[in-house]
Amino acid sequence: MSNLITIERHILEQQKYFPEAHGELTDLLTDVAFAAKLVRREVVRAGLVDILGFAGSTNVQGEEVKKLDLFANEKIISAIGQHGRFAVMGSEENEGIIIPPKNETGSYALLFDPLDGSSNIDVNVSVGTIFSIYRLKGDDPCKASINDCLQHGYEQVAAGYVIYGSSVVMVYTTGHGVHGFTYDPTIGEFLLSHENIITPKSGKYYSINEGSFAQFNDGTKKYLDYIKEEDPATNRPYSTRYIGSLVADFHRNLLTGGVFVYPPTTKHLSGKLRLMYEANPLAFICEQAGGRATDGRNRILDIQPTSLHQRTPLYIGSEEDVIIAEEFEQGLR
Ligand SMILES: O=P(O)(O)OC[C@H]1O[C@](O)(COP(=O)(O)O)[C@@H](O)[C@@H]1O
Ligand SMILES: [Mg+2]
Ligand SMILES: [Mg+2]
Repeated sequence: MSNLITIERHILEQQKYFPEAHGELTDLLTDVAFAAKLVRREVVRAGLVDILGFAGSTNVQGEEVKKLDLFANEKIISAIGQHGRFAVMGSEENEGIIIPPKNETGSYALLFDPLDGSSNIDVNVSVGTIFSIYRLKGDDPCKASINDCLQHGYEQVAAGYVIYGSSVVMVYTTGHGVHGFTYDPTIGEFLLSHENIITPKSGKYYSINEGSFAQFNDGTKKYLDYIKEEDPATNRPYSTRYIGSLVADFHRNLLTGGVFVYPPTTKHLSGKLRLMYEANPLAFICEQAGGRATDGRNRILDIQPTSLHQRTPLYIGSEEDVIIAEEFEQGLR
């Protein structure tokens, strides 16, 4: 595998799978990679520029917004919206849909979490950006609406994420495998570093915020007892790993094997994470890599969306590990 394949070149080669797209999907993904470079530029020098701390406002989720959340949001909307390829967008940081400046030519909808892992921004722990792309339902971009955003996850034409960590990595899928690219700042390019990622059928890590133990239901509590029991035959006990940035916890488990669980809690009865720009894109990637993603019962990609910011429980990662966690959630174990 040559390390000299840029993400733009790789995306171009994926075009063979989309003869009807006339290269537009290529341009879209290239726009996303460009926006990621702009966000990365601020993230890597966050302590030196006035981008740490709270912005003094709350978002539609009722969360206090960080300056970097707003910066990333603004950069993605302007860097991508200016090209007129998206007719409509949905962001974690905007209550309603966004109609980009030149949407009249767009044939796609973009949903995104501009900055994932906001609680880790100020303390130099990995954060990320997550995105999901759909083809418009109708032919007239000027009539693009929320309906073009609220499509089943299995309708995604592309999805991906960027991690801003010790290195900056962008991972994406168009439904033809999962591929990772590492940013080389000496040449300003994302270069192929992880081709055709396949996640192990089971792993050795479990990721869950045990600080919320008192809010968990019996199924989740029993699962935690099970995963910590001593039994070498089933690779137990698993080691706990919880960064608190979904994109980073997911990426680790994708490469090494393991399971991430954000269950329903008494505080978040339908889970905390958002279906449209967190669960759906990661579920598409996870399944493409041979993993599994459910809400404890249903396949994430089959969930019928009803609102832009709806939440869902999330059980995602290595297939066998996710199935075990589900069985406890369903009271089958
Ligand atoms: O602190 P908690 O309840 O474990 O929640 C952590 C989760 O919340 C998130 O930070 C939510 O995402 P945002 O940072 O984009 O709002 C996830 O990245 C992470 O997995
Ligand atoms: Mg997030
Ligand atoms: Mg976010």
